[in-house]
Amino acid sequence: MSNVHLRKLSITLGGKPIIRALDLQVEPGEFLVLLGPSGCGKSTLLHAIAGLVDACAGSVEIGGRDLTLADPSERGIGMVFQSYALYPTMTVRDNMSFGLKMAGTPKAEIARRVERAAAMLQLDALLSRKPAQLSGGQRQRVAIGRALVREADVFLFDEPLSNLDAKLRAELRRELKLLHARLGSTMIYVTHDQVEAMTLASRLVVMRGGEVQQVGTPLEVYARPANRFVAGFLGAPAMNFIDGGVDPQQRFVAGELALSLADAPGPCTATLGVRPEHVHIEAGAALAAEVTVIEPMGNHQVVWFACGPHLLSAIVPADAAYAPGQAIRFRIDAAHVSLFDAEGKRIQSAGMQYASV
Ligand SMILES: Nc1ncnc2c1ncn2[C@@H]1O[C@H](COP(=O)(O)OP(=O)(O)OP(=O)(O)O)[C@@H](O)[C@H]1O
Repeated sequence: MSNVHLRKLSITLGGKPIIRALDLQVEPGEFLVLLGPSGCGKSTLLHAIAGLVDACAGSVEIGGRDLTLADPSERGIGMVFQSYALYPTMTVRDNMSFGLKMAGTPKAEIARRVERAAAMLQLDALLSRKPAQLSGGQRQRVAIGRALVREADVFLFDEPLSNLDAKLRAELRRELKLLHARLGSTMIYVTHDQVEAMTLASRLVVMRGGEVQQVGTPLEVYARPANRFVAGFLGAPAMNFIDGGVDPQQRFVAGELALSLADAPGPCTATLGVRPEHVHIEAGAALAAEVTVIEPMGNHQVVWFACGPHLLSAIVPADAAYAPGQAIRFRIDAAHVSLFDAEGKRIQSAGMQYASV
């Protein structure tokens, strides 16, 4: 187990700054997930940790050693990429052994490591097959196995599941979680899939434009997003946003819509953010609206409705009966809202959250 410490790391590619003075501390044994939209620099950051791209400023420390200028082979890392890139003419065993053979590892040691990794990944029965005789999920397991046999202190994963269908992705996701629990190694995992990020991460790093937007446990980041970008990026359906302001009576007001908050900041322009699970459709509630669209999801439904100019969503039970055009009443759970300022930054007030009164 090793820690990874990035200090003021900057990376420029083709004359374009991709990562800007990024600081990040990854604790030993942690499963850290880098999440962000396409092009935000996640892979570049991972490649810099692996030594596949050069830093133009700052440093990369692994296990307490400054390895900013070290070769990839000297960094003690195992890496799994999105495309499995297995050697098609080699068996699974040979694919998994190849790197160790090239590094001059003794035969008996290679056999021990391959068997251990194969057992962990349920590949024992497939060791003499060729890649063409494997399913996509099995191939990706071999690719993971190839990294595991290195018995590295730090594993880097670059969207390893994105080529798989949804069912396999969910299965391998659970296997990776178990694997991490068993190995206890430090893992850094890049994805743009928020379900993967939420379910795998011990801590989540949300990136945008080469910069870190927020670092925290998945629940912290979900419940208390640092800004509007993070708030909108995590969660499906997305968080509802309502532009308005806080008045002197500590109410959030947007046209007809008013919500009393206990520990709101002073009067200011603000955007209220509320997740659909904290919007409650109830007879007798204070606010009136009209249903526009209903999306059944099997185990729940998403009801979209218009309240003046605002189009909002709420999660309701699967068996609740609503119809487009129906007049409803709703309330917003003020204990679970976020307020963002004009620049989109979360407005923190005494209790972090804004209890209802
Ligand atoms: N060799 C290169 N030369 C110039 N620009 C590059 C190079 N490699 C990547 N980039 C640019 O760097 C930015 C970040 O790319 P990167 O692959 O790190 O993003 P990402 O967040 O991993 O995205 P994705 O999820 O699409 O892989 C992109 O704008 C990309 O076009």
